[in-house]
Amino acid sequence: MTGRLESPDIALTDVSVGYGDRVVLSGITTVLPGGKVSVILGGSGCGKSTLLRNIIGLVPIQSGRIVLGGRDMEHLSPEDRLDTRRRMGVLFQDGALLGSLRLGENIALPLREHTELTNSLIEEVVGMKLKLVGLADFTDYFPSELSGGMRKRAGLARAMALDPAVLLCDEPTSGLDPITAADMDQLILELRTTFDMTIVVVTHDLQSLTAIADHVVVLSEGKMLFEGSLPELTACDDPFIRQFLARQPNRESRILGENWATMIEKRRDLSAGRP
Ligand SMILES: Nc1ncnc2c1ncn2[C@@H]1O[C@H](COP(=O)(O)OP(=O)(O)OP(=O)(O)O)[C@@H](O)[C@H]1O
Repeated sequence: MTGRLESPDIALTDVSVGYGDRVVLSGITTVLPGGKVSVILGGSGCGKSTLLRNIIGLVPIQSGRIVLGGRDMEHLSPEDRLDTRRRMGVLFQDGALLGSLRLGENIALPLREHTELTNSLIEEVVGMKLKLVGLADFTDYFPSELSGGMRKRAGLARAMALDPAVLLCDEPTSGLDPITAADMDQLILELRTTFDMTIVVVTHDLQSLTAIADHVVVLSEGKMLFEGSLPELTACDDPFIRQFLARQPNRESRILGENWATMIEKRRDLSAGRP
């Protein structure tokens, strides 16, 4: 077995990812630090989920190297590949729960597939994982009987089933109301703090970014535009990053007849009761 997987760094060196001949991202070189939350940020369709799928190993990278805790993902023995895969928990955008199974059975699936635990132990672990995400009372519910936020938390419980060293989350707060989204952010931070996991979150939720990011990677136009800390991101003067963080549209409206930034400033004043 090569490389330890305790809070592993994920090192990407000159990585290109895409589909068939089509390159979606190229020249990605960064280290997603172990035991920290890295946020991958970028506009819709820039390749965030694609990069995540490549880090997980669901799709092979086109070129470059991904090294996780000292293990080169392209050159693993079948045994190490399976072991590495087991140590990565993934929260997919929609929670990816099986609709025909109750929540408890959904969480039990990876345990049945990858461990030799007895049924009673599996039940115990499932109970612990559901408690971790605040769903202890919902073991017998079907996914369709849960709200979107609950389904995301259930997806997180399933991602945590095998006590992963790495947790990868694809847009964990998308479609959630602000309070439920904050709950999810808090849960991610609690998991990092409690289990010292390496966490990678793909998002374009700016509030979530501020709440959880230790390390930020910004993707744009097929490249990595930025990597660094949150204060470094905030201080960055790249025009795309400034526009992204300020949430400004691409064009000025001729119909509204007012500059976007001025209009937003006025609306802020209005909502704050300023004349
Ligand atoms: N399975 C696939 N086969 C071929 N092309 C794909 C596939 N999945 C995604 N793409 C393409 O790859 C590009 C990047 O998509 P991706 O889903 O990674 O972007 P994203 O940044 O996660 O977008 P969003 O924020 O909207 O979810 C898009 O042009 C998309 O059409």
